[in-house]
Amino acid sequence: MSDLTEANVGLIFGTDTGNTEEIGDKISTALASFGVSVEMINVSETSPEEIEAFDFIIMGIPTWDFGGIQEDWEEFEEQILATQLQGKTVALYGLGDQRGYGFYFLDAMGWLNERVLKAGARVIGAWPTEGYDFDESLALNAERTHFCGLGIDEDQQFELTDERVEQWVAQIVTEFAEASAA
Ligand SMILES: Cc1cc2nc3c(=O)[nH]c(=O)nc-3n(C[C@H](O)[C@H](O)[C@H](O)COP(=O)(O)O)c2cc1C
Repeated sequence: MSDLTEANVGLIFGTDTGNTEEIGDKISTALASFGVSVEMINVSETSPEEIEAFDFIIMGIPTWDFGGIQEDWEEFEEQILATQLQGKTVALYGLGDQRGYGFYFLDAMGWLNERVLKAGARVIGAWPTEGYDFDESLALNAERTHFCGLGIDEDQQFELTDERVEQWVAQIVTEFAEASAA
């Protein structure tokens, strides 16, 4: 499976106020322009078996309440750890507010990254921190140059969202092909 157009692609999201679903729609639309169709599923309505049936899985999560995990994802923690993700490629996106919660920016995406790695996934789609202004984040790599997935801030930088989504989707299409060829 080297080409996303032939892959079974799922997008699993959790949301409290709808933003993460809306960004999931934008990601799906952008992927459609590459000929990739995506099945979008709310995490509150899925299971490990359903996730395991996908070749490529995109997961979206917002951070709530000072570094807290969106509640449907938090309830799904045991299941995500029990999902057989060996040989699967995963890409993450997170929503947060870098000014309102600058010491906890996108923390929940970092939480999810740790768990999908534990479940055996290969994670692609790391995204540069350039252009964001925050103090701390659990979604950073050791060098603090990249987030573990796409960071979206609908509260402070909504005007950058469409461009970020477009660039990131092009990036994950390429990285999926590279990861599959490796
Ligand atoms: C009470 C409250 C707490 C929040 N806590 C955080 C936080 O700790 N870190 C962060 O990056 N964003 C935080 N946010 C911002 C949300 O993640 C952001 O608004 C996101 O777009 C919500 O996504 P959703 O509509 O999918 O639930 C918080 C927002 C509110 C209103």
